[in-house]
Amino acid sequence: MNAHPSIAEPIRPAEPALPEGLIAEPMVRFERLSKTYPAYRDKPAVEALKDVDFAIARGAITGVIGRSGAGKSSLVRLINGLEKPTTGRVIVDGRDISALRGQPLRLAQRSIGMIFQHFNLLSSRTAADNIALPLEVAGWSKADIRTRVAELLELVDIADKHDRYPSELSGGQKQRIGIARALATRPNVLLSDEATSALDPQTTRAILDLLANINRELGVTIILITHEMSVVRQLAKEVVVIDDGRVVERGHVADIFTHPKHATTQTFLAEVLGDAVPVSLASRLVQQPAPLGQAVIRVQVRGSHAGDTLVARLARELSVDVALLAARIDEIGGQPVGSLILGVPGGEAAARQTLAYLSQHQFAAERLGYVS
Ligand SMILES: Nc1ncnc2c1ncn2[C@@H]1O[C@H](COP(=O)(O)OP(=O)(O)OP(=O)(O)O)[C@@H](O)[C@H]1O
Repeated sequence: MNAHPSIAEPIRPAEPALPEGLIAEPMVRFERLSKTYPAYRDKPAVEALKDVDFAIARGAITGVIGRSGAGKSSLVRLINGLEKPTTGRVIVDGRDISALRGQPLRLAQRSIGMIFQHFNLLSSRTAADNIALPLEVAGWSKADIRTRVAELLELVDIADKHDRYPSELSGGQKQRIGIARALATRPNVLLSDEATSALDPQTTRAILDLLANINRELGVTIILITHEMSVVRQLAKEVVVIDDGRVVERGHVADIFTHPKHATTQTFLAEVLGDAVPVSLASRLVQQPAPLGQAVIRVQVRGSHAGDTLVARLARELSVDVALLAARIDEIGGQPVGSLILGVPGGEAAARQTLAYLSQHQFAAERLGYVS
């Protein structure tokens, strides 16, 4: 008899509602965590993580975004117990993983799946045998492994690649195998360390869709470590921005990216949205007002008080014939985010009046220059 339930069966039945006032134990909790790599030869000590203190809810998809060197990989290695904190603790599924060693640590690591940028598949093993690896390590019987691998290949939608070697597969297919292998032992947490960074945009979308399905159907908590805003935007509900080892912002993706406070968050947003100024307009911009020309004003649209009626309101309330020269509006977490580029005729006085109006109505705006 198969000792392991099928993936078709509900693996984790919906948790019963908690009595009022009780809060579910988060899946991962960082408590006053810091990590310093000691000085080595001529290299000084590096404080990779500083006073990191936040929690990741059960069943959530959380993006952890930061630039190169921000401390993301260190955070991953602390979650799966490959590194020990210098101070503080990491609690995973109620257990202090930072205090575990030897066999208890290896057992705890089985409930944390990992997927990687470069897939980390064994080239000498077929797709099926790569997926089987963690099950062999965990001591499953051959028959159970066969059944489970077949289920997992179905789950990641590459059942026909059972006997293929990694060299015969595309990047997306390799990552599907990586995902199947990571889920083999039914982890509670899936850590994705830049898992789509080596994939083209279309394959990235397909892999992120697969992760969303896995989260929905299996209830696995997913932590997406990335330097790409587009990944966070597509998949995560919560985001944690880290910069130079510190958490600088965190919250709902829509809130954080409609009102980014920290410069790093603003830069990530700008990478997705661009500056919204078309090349033809940029080439005509000058810094001196031109007679009969227009002042060019960029207005940021952030969140629900969208700029869709703004041009009409400016025209009506200020009696200025405002032109919409360009617009780039995207959607993040269901909220409009982007910029409008307005052309304001009527000289300096009209431009100032428009900027004052925008400021009064809580629109961030700046004058980019003038066009004749
Ligand atoms: N084993 C180590 N020994 C010494 N310093 C380290 C070690 N691992 C990381 N660091 C340093 O810690 C800091 C954070 O590195 P980390 O790899 O965690 O950042 P990251 O955000 O993952 O960056 P990347 O995306 O470039 O991998 C960096 O300054 C890095 O050089």
